[in-house]
Amino acid sequence: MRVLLDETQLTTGVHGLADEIDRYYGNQRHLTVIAVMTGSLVLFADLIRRLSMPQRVGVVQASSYRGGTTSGQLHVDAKMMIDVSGRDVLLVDDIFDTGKTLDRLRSMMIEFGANSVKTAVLLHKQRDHAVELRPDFVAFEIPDEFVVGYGLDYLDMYRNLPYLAVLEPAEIEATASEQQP
Ligand SMILES: O=P(O)(O)OC[C@H]1O[C@H](OP(=O)(O)OP(=O)(O)O)[C@H](O)[C@@H]1O
Ligand code: HPA
Repeated sequence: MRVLLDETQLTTGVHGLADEIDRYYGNQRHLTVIAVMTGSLVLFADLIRRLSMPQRVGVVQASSYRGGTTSGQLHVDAKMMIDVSGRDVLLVDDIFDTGKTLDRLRSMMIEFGANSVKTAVLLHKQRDHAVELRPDFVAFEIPDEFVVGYGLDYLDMYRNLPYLAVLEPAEIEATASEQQP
């Protein structure tokens, strides 16, 4: 495993991201902040506590990397989500890779009647994206490699790592065989 961003760098990046969002919205405007689960949970907990405005907080589940390192069919479960109708919504996710997840969720928020929708991510992968959307707020640009830690997983492992690391091909293989039921 090769560390890409250590704890100090992540903290600095998240603080910078919060400052940028604060500058955009100010500290008076009410914001509905939605965590894209599961990957954003560590970032989300750190980010919302740094934001200054009054917030309503909710979650939406989106999953498309079941069992692999490449994007597949996207499943969204919005049953647990709070009402976004007429609200200014900020979607928070860990990574923008193909972009399909945030693109779909942004459209859904608009369909649900959101007044405005912005997107914030910790990581923006430098690759060709599958959509025109680009995230509004980004903490880090990263190379096109499969990363884990700070919420990001492979086969639901590694989310608890306090740093962000590149998972080497041999580790991907080893984890896959270890995780066989
Ligand atoms: O830009 P994209 O190519 O759409 O990839 C980004 C999405 O992929 C990951 O979620 P995943 O589907 O792995 O589910 P998880 O959050 O439960 O890990 C990640 O947390 C983002 O939500
Ligand atoms: O690089 C990644 N790592 C973990 N999960 C992901 N989901 C999209 N890209 C990634």
